[in-house]
Amino acid sequence: MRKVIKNGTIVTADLTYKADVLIEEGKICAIGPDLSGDEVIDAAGCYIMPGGIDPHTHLEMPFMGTYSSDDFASGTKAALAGGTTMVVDFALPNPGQSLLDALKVWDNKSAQAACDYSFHMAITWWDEQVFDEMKAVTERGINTFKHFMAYKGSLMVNDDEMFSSFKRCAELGATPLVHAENGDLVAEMSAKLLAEGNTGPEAHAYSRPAQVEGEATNRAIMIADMAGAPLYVVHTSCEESHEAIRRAKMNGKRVWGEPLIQHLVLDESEYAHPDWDHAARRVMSPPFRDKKHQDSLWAGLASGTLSCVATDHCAFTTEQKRYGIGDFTKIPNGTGGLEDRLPVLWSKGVNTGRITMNEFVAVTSTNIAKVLNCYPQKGAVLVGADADLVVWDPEATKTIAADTQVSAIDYNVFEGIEVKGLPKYVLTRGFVAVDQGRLQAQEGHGQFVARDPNGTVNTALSKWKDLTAPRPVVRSGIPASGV
Ligand SMILES: NC(=O)NCCC(=O)O
Ligand SMILES: [Zn+2]
Ligand SMILES: [Zn+2]
Repeated sequence: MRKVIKNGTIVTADLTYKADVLIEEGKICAIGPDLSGDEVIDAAGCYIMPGGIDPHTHLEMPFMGTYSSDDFASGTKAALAGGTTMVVDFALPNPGQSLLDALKVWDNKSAQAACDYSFHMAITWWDEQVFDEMKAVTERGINTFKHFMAYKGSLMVNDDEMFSSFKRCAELGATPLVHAENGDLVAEMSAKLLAEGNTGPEAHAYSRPAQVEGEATNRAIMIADMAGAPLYVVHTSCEESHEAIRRAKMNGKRVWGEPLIQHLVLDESEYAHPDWDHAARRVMSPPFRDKKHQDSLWAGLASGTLSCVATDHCAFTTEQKRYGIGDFTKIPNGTGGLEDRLPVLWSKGVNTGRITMNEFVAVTSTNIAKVLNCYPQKGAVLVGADADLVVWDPEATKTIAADTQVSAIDYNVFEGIEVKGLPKYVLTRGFVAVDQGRLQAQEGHGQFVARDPNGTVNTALSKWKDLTAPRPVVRSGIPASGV
């Protein structure tokens, strides 16, 4: 059966034009005027855009003595409700655990997914087994490896481990990702704050100032450059980190930065709230910053020095957050946003003139599809692409409220924000998961998206690094290898 989306305006990362979209067997099979099909989706007054891709989620993540509360079923339904049609989650091996065993665990969890998904593999420890298994991981369609420079004593890796892993990424044509915060300094500052009686959620923010993020971002960039690998910096939250990324880009380094919708819109005043629960629900790493940092992130999106907007969706209930009463270091780190990323970014970005509609598509979908090497299967409105599409009604409004959300948790950090611009229809490989604003997602519909290594940027960078690698100077009469 062929579906046709009619009467709408297609908005891509670089074009805006009127055309119909014909869909067959989950793929876009024609784009043009006056197309007909067996089922018509009316997009009059709406924009037809590639579905959102959220490159940073933690669904059912084991973390800080508990598990994040949205699993692949509730999390991907929340994603679809907000116009996101693909999520990329992090497979997390325990220290000493085989990467391939961790992958099996994530394969099992993701069987419930309602939209397509992929994985990044986290490097949480290092030895020869990890080195070897990274190749097998890339053969399974995972070309991105995540490194936590924070969370000392659990997920954190040191510089020498990072350098080894980044070099391996370069060999395999894979891309390293970093959570860039100086974990040693955070641990020391946390202990000092606690000893001085700073036990509340606000101390979480005091323990992780912008300097720890800026320092770690710059360090990771330099290590990646020496290893010959590109670098993707997750949850870039401040000017210090953005500055390091911007400078690196201007110097020709292949680096991408990813602000979160939370950091763009919510600020540090949340941690001063008199209600402990309110403040603790907003504890995440890096913490929310001030308006100056927010302006920097918005400017990065408009100028292209920052590339993708994600959520880092890692949702803990109020009850889970209360593990940290009396000790802020025990508050599970993480916030939600999967359902709200697109409507909030549209409302605070496109409706205000901070970004264009085309930039909106670029930073929510197309750019990351290119970074992850799954473009144009994903992130595109092109013939042959997956029919992961959003029919976006720019006039539709709602007030964000936990009471009406799909996510499994009992609050929403965007509570009370009025959004204008919402998905009217959301298609995941041609299946209509949101119909006139009503969610009818199907658990288990989601499929794993395999992503090959050696994307164009990886290939270009290796070529350049090879060309500019140190070589012996040939001198007449002097043998290269001694006598
Ligand atoms: N961001 C956060 O606070 N929690 C999720 C884990 C991570 O990405 O650091
Ligand atoms: Zn992180
Ligand atoms: Zn994360």
